[in-house]
Amino acid sequence: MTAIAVSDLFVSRNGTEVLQGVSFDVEAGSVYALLGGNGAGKSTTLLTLLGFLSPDKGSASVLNSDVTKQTRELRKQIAYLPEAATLYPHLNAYENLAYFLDLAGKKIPHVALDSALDEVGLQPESRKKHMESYSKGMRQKVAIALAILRETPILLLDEPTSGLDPIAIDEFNLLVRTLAERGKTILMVTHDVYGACQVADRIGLLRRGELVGSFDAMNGQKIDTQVVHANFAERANS
Ligand SMILES: Nc1ncnc2c1ncn2[C@@H]1O[C@H](COP(=O)(O)OP(=O)(O)OP(=O)(O)O)[C@@H](O)[C@H]1O
Repeated sequence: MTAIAVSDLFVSRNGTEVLQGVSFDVEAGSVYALLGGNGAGKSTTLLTLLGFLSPDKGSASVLNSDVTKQTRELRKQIAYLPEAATLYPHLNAYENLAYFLDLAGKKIPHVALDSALDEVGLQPESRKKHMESYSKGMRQKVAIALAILRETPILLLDEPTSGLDPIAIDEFNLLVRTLAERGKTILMVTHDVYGACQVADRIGLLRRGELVGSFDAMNGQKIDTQVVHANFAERANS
């Protein structure tokens, strides 16, 4: 089943056409990595799926709902992690989770907060500390815990591993795979070819607003990263 469908999408920003006929599908329960250099249009694609930018032409749908009609129902299905997770620095992890879950109309028992934080691997001793003392990796974990607790089937991740150290990247990628195996559909945009190969089922290459290639990453297990890297470099620079 297709969870995210993007078809011949054209999107302009400030009068400049940024996306120029982008088409791709993301299968339910899979990880799709959209790779591309700076300014390729990766974030623009996510912002369009979130309904913040309107297509000039073409269409995009999430769970069969047109993204230009962002109903409350559709918003409930999508968790979005911007590059810098937007949580309150002066609240601790529990307080942040409780606050945002309350906004989402969910009352979740404390024990469930702990099991989500266990699942994402946030150390128990950090959970009562204000998040201003957290590293980026720790903030990402809380943001993913929030998505788990909101039970959104769709996750949109913008450069989720940029600025993380290699161990945190591996941990994050493992978590993304686990979530996909549990049925979540994940679209992540990234510059990180190696990470995309590790985590994605399918990879799309975006260059100056056009999708110039796509690969099956065979569940992130067997793909030859050097081949993708070479392809990416060649196509991104051509
Ligand atoms: N707020 C904005 N207003 C106008 N144009 C913008 C805005 N943000 C981005 N753009 C332009 O849209 C194009 C695509 O930007 P986008 O942020 O989607 O690229 P990206 O692939 O996510 O890049 P990066 O990897 O640098 O984040 C760029 O040419 C950029 O200058």
